Amino acid sequence: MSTAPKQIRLAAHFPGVNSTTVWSDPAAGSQIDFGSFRHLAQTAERGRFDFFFLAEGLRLREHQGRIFDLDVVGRPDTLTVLSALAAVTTHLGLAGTLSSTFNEPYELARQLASLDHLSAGRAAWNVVTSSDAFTGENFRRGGYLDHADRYERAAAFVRTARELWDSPLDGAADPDGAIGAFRHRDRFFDIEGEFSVPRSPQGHPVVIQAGDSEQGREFAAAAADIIFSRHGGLEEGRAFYADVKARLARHGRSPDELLIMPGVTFVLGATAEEAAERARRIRYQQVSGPGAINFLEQVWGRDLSGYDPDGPLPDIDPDPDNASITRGRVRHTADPLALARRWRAIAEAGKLSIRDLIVEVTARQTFVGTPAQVAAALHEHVRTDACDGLGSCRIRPRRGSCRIRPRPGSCRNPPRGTGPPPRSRSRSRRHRPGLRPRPALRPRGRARRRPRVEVGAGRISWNLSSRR
Ligand SMILES: Cc1cc2nc3c(=O)[nH]c(=O)nc-3n(C[C@H](O)[C@H](O)[C@H](O)COP(=O)(O)O)c2cc1C
Repeated sequence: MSTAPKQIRLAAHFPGVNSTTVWSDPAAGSQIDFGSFRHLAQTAERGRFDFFFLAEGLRLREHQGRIFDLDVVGRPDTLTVLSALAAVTTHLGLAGTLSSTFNEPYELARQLASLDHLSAGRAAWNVVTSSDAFTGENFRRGGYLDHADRYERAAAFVRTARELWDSPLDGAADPDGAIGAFRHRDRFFDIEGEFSVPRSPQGHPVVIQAGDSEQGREFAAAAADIIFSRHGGLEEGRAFYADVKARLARHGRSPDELLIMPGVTFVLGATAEEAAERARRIRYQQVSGPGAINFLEQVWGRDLSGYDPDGPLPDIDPDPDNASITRGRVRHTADPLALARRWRAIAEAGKLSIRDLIVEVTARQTFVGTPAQVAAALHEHVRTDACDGLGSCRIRPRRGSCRIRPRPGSCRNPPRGTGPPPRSRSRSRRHRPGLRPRPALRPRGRARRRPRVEVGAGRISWNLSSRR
C-alpha cells in the first residue's frame, strides 16, 4: 500500500451507445444533441471532477446481419464534441477515445494539440487499439492488424505524436532552431515535414490507455499517464494495481507517474435499502426482455428470438463455431459451451428466468449505498491501492424528453413497457457533497517531456484524500 495520502481522481464517463446508459428511459436525452454532452460536462465540472471522458465506436454494431439498435444508434465525432465542450466549460479536462489503429499520427497530433489550445490546456487522449477487423472495413487501409501489431503500432503512434508535439513552431526544441521540422521513420510510419500547430499549453496532452492484455499493460507502463481499467472490484483492483505499478520501473518511471482509474458505476439512495432497490430497478432497465435474448444469442451463437425472456434457458447448447452473430463488439467468451454450463447451474440454483440470469451475470454496479457509504468505499479503494481514482459512468444521461427513435428496417426494439418498474424519487439526487475551494488552474508554460497527470489539475470533488 502507498505510504503517502493519495488524492482521489474522478472522471465522468459518457460511454456511448449501449445498455449501461439507460437510453430507453423516457427521461433520457439524445445521444447526439449537443445539449446532452453539455449537460453532463457542466455537471461534472460543477462537481469538480478532474475530467470528462468520451468513449468511441467507429462502426455501428450489427446483430444477425442487421444494425443493432436495441439501445440507440450512432454518435457524433469525439474531437468535434470535445472542441464544442471546450467553449462551454472552463476547467474540466476533456478526454477523447481515439484509435491508434485507424488514425494517422500527423493528423491526430494536430487535432489534439488544437484541442489543447482551444481548451487552454485540458486535452487528453485515450489511446485504444480497436478490437475487430469488422471495424477496419470502414477505413482506407481496410484489413486489420493482429493483436501484437496493434500494440506495436500504438506504441509507435504515441512516440511519433510526442515527437510532433516537440517540434513546435517556435523552434525551441530543436538545437538548430528549425521551425516545426520533424522526420520520423519506423515500421509503421515514414513521415517528415513541419508540424503546423504552435506548442500547446500542456505540450503533450495527457495520454490514457484502456487495454487489459499483457501487451496493453506493458504499453501503458511505457507510454501512458492514466489507465482506464475494467477492474472496479476491491480485490481484482488491487491485483491489477500491483501488476501495473510494478511494471513502471522497467521503463524508468515511478509508480505515481501512472494513475489507475477503473470504470465504475454508482447508485445512491437516502438509505442503503433505497439504493439497493434503485440498483435493482436500474438493472432491469439496462436489461430489457429483448436485450436479454440478444445477450444470450451473443453467447449461444444462435437465433433465440422464439424464446420467452421470462422463461427458462434454451435446452439447446450454444453453437461454438458461430462467433459472428454480433459484429462490432468483443465476444464475451472463448468457450461458450463452458459458459452455458455455468449459467445453467446459476439459473437452476436461483430459479432464474433468462432475463433474471442476464441481469445477474452482467451486473456492473460497483458502488451502491448512501452517499456516505459510497464515499467511504471509494476512500477504501484508493487508500488500499485498488486504484488512484474512478471513471464513473452516468446511467441516465440527462433529464428531459426522449428523442431517440428506432430506425425502420433495423433490429428489434424493446416495446416500451417491457422495461423496469417505475422509478422512485430519491432524496439523494439532491445530495451535494462538500466541496473545497478550487485551487488555481494548472499554469501554462513549456511542457515537460513526459507531463505529470494533471488533466483538470487539482479540481477534485468530494474533499477526499485517502489516509491510512
Ligand atoms: C474500461 C474500458 C473502456 C474502453 N473503451 C473503449 C472505447 O470507447 N472504444 C474502443 O474502441 N475501445 C475501448 N476499449 C477497448 C480497449 O481499448 C482495447 O482495444 C481492448 O480492450 C483490447 O485490448 P486488450 O486486448 O489489451 O484488452 C475499452 C477498454 C476498457 C477496459
